[in-house]
Amino acid sequence: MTSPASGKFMYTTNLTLQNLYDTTRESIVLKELFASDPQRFAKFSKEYNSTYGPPVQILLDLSKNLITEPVLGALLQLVREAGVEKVRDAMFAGEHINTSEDRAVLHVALRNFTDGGLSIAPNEAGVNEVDGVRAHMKEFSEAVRSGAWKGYTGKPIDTIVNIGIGGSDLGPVMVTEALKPYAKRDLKAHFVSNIDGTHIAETLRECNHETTLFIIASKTFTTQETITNAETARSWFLQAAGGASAQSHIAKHFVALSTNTKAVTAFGIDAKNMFQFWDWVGGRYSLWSAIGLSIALVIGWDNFEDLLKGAHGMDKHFKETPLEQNLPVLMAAIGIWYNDFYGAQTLALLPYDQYLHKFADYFQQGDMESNGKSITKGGHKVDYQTGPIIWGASGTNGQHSFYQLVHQGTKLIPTDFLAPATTHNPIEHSKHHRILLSNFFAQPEALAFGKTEEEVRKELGKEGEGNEALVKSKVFAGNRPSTSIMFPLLTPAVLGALIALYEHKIFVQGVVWGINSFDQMGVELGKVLAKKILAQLEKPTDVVGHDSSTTGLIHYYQKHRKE
Ligand SMILES: O=P(O)(O)OC[C@H]1O[C@@H](O)[C@H](O)[C@@H](O)[C@@H]1O
Repeated sequence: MTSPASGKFMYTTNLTLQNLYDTTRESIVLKELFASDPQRFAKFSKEYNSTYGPPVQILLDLSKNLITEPVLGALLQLVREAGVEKVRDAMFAGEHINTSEDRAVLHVALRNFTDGGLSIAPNEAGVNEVDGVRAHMKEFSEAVRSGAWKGYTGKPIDTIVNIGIGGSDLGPVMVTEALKPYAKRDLKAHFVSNIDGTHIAETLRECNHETTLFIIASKTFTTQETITNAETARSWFLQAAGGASAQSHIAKHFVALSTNTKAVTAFGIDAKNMFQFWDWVGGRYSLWSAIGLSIALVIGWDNFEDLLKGAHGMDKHFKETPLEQNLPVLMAAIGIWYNDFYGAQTLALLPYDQYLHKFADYFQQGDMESNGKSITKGGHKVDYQTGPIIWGASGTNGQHSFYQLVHQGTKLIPTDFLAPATTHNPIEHSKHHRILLSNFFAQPEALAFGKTEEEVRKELGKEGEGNEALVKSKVFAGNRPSTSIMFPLLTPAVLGALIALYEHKIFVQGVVWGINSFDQMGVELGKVLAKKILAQLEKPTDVVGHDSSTTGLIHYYQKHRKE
């Protein structure tokens, strides 16, 4: 048998799984599986308890998935056969598993603490500088939060503006939203990402230049959106602070988070106001690095460190736990079952926690930029499905929009439901939370067990008689899969562990599919074309080298634009 190195999804276990799918799919009916096995929840749910850092408990209930013990056994065999354990250990050891860019993949080193016991790639350049950058971030964030760090007129900072995009934006946005209960409420935080001038313009309207700190977050420090927005912020600041003579005040109001010291200093930011990270930190894995500075500013250093420690606990679990008990491995295995055997196209992330309202947005980049690939590491075109489309919204909002399709549409939509047992806002004696959770429990139940025609007829009584269309439209076929994830409370450490859980799930799937989860060549072509087009926008005669559609669209813009 060949492996994905040839572009064929053909491990030996693949045949076993295909056979299981072909011969047992009809009998994988959740209603029957639960009825015939009172132990199903006990068998297919796992409790994670951190062995490192602040206490983290996570309950992962996989029992409402379309799996049986033989299926899960075979899926784990597939993971084993694909060599996931070896590649996982290679990642922790700092081997250059990002082969196309010849880089190590060491975001795990950013949340390693010397007593963590994982001895992560101590020899990779930069790994022994992690502690130093953390100390710098701690010192700086504490100075800003305490008011010791002053703006150029001697006033303390009351507003921060993180300017970044993609991985230099989504992580800080998602985490600061998720951990709002821990936020310093009198420090306003804005995140500017879009090149659309509206984003920076609306943000600057809310800022006082004397009390605002701009954090320019860019791994490469060449990203068009970020640099353009940063230049605009700098001009706005200089103008408000008295023109060119205010240049020296920039040091009090601009800091940079980057791997590119040369570009940072060329921009005018003092190297001592730069927080370093390294090329082995992928953008979508960078919230643990200096990119997390805005998080540390908002929630404070100790909470930021708890976030890292929660993730580190999950790293230990991923590295040290047998596959059968390994949460990220189990989630990855089940995702592969739907993706490659059932033909599911998507995965919906549905957190029943308003604080996690950016969770799906965050993992759209995390998952889709990692595993949205169709060429293997060996350079072959795959003949199987790779990464799913990630989408979702926080409960219960989604219930009133797209759940119709999830319950009764023609597509199979695997779903992950997430919820905390306790809310940070127990208003009305937690009445809201009880209602929220009743929905969190009900939706997976409804998806799994549905409602039969017989039940509908009984319920409708006379109304249903002679109205077959009504009866049929109220039937829920059921057998729609879901995973439920619960935790006691959304703390920084729990959030860290949850993010790391998903990161490692993505990792495992990427290894099984034989792709490089750590480059993102697919984002380049559009950027290059945009640069070429930017130079052609002035006059219709400049517009050359395009198809008639693109040319027509640019001509329309040229005709109708107003400066
Ligand atoms: O941090 P940088 O270098 O500005 O990059 C921002 C983003 O740029 C995008 O082009 C990449 O696809 C993302 O992976 C990255 O996070």
